Amino acid sequence: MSYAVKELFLTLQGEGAQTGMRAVFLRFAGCNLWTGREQDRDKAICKFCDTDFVGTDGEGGGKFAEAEALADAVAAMWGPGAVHRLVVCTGGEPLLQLDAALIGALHARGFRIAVESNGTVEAPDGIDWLCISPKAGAETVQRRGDELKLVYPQPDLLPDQVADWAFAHFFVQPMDGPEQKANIDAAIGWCLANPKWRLSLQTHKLTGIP
Ligand SMILES: C[S@@+](CC[C@H](N)C(=O)[O-])C[C@H]1O[C@@H](n2cnc3c(N)ncnc32)[C@H](O)[C@@H]1O
Ligand SMILES: Nc1nc2[nH]cc(C(=O)O)c2c(=O)[nH]1
Ligand code: SF4
Ligand SMILES: [Mg+2]
Repeated sequence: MSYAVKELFLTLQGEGAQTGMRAVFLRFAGCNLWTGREQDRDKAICKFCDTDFVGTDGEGGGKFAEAEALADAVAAMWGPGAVHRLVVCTGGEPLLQLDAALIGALHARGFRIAVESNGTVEAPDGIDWLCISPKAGAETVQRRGDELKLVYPQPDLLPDQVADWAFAHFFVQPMDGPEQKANIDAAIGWCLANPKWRLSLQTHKLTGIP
């Protein structure tokens, strides 16, 4: 199978329980909940996306014919150092493309594999850290993992609807956009009233790193 990659970059994980960790971000092209074109946003299932995942024209992006070649590009982006290797597979929707061959090739190069997924596709075996971010209007089939990260607020998907799913950590992440300030306040209010839930801020946006 070949892989369409929007971009590949080195940064710090900005969100969730692994915030602050050095990681190679592998952003796959394409998503099943939005075309990625602005003119389609209003009719998309997922309308609040903050990411350009269209095409393969970003830094380090491209079409990779083989898992080995893509894993080599991830390892080159990490650079020297055999320990603490972390790759975050995101997109777009990474589970449309991440397969056993790529999981094996990344593990063979010493990477711990984290995934950011919308949960509409069942996760393959071998993922080391699975973050699911469910979306109102889309059926979440993957209801277990390491962290659930609910973009907040989504009026048609309340935290209580997902709070009994099988995750180790539960986060609300304020929705970025025109109402960001109000959404941060609302998310703080939710966590103050509901101690099961933690606040995830998009710290890469605060610090200006990718
Ligand atoms: C761009 S998505 C890609 C991965 C996958 N498609 C998903 O939705 O989880 C990466 C993360 O950003 C979150 N996200 C997207 N748009 C956001 C926004 N406007 N505000 C806050 N988080 C957002 C998603 O919910 C997800 O947790
Ligand atoms: N620094 C940084 N952390 C992130 N965590 C999740 C991201 C994503 O877009 O999936 C993201 C991202 O785009 N940048
Ligand atoms: S599911 Fe993820 S990548 Fe797809 S449109 Fe929504 S936030 Fe963006
Ligand atoms: Mg992002």
